[in-house]
Amino acid sequence: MPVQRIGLVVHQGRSAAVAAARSVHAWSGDHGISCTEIDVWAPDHERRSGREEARAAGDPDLVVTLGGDGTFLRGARIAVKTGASVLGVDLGKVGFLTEVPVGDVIRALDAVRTGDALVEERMTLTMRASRPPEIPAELESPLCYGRGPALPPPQVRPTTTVGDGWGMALDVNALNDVVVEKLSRDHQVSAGVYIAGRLLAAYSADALVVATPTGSTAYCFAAGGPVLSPHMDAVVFTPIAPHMTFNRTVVAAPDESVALRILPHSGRAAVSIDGQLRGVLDPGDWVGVYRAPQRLRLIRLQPTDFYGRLRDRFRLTDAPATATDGESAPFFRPDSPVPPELAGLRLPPPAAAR
Ligand SMILES: NC(=O)c1ccc[n+]([C@@H]2O[C@H](COP(=O)([O-])OP(=O)(O)OC[C@H]3O[C@@H](n4cnc5c(N)ncnc54)[C@H](O)[C@@H]3O)[C@@H](O)[C@H]2O)c1
Ligand SMILES: Nc1ncnc2c1ncn2[C@@H]1O[C@H](COP(=O)(O)OP(=O)(O)OP(=O)(O)O)[C@@H](O)[C@H]1O
Repeated sequence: MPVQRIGLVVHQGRSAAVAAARSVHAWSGDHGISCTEIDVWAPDHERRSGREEARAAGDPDLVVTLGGDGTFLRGARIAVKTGASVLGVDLGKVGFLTEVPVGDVIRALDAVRTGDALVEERMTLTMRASRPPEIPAELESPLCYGRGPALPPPQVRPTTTVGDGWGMALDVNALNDVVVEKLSRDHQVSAGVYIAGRLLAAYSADALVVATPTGSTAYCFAAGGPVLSPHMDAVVFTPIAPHMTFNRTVVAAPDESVALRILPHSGRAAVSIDGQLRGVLDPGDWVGVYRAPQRLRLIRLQPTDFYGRLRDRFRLTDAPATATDGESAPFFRPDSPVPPELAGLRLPPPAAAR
């Protein structure tokens, strides 16, 4: 994969990330590759849409993130707009999305340059809304407290036709989730939830989450939702603290939309995309969330071991009663050739290659 321009997203609050950024700049200089810092999180820095950010950095073909999952999501927002790949360097607390330990950053850049890295694609979500989202000025600082300045609201796609009843197509891509949550502590969000255009139920809840399989291990997971393999496509709906008996997650097919219409007596609701506040909804407003045509390209040094990562990063513990059985042996991967009827399965590498 040829790399000509790198966009670098750095968690400036972490000294190891700042030091790693110096190494990436030096490596880029050594190879005649431009390297520009993007999505700089400083109070006086102009916050741009993902597309504007990519353009200002000369449309990078590789985005390198140095931080945790939040920093990775900031890079993903920009990369998905130009089809750039993202290399996530793990300098965070959980690091579920980031792939490469900081000690391997130069090896990973070399692998990308020589074409030895793998690219894995992930589904993203996009949305339509009844009107262009806005963040009222008086709400921006309390809502963004501790998270840096807000991003601009999503732009309306230029191809949108107005007044045909299909709402405004927004230029957004969520790798994790779109969250509609109550704005004031004491007033829940009430919304009609429609899946594939049919009313599922009217909810009154703290928040309503529409997630990708990648996002199933984020907010949805904290709300008791299922874990979905990131290799699949699906649209996952999870209510947060719904005041009703039906509180289950619904996993919809990838060609089914999830729409939320804010009911007349609801409190106002904030819309966040991958954890970033992007708009405020009033009663009567609606958003429809569905699979985006754009997919995010992730750089991998080897095929993702998603379930190993789940066990490792979430510190899954085995049942106490199994402790006397010792460490479970690896399954389904002797060194001998794969039987033909298993050839279509995703398998771990042979023991000798691990
Ligand atoms: N109660 C919750 O767990 C909760 C509440 C609000 C938002 N979130 C999630 O936070 C995400 C934004 O992440 P952030 O780091 O900017 O904010 P954050 O720092 O509040 O992150 C919340 C936690 O989720 C982890 N995380 C993020 N994406 C993940 C994923 N796909 N799989 C597993 N873990 C993941 C992060 O490492 C962090 O520990 C949102 O997309 C939303 O899903 C979670
Ligand atoms: N570029 C930055 N400059 C300064 N502070 C930052 C920057 N990025 C993040 N922070 C600070 O770090 C906090 C955590 O940010 P965020 O959750 O996005 O980090 P992260 O990359 O997910 O890493 P972690 O896994 O440690 O949470 C923010 O609330 C903010 O205070």
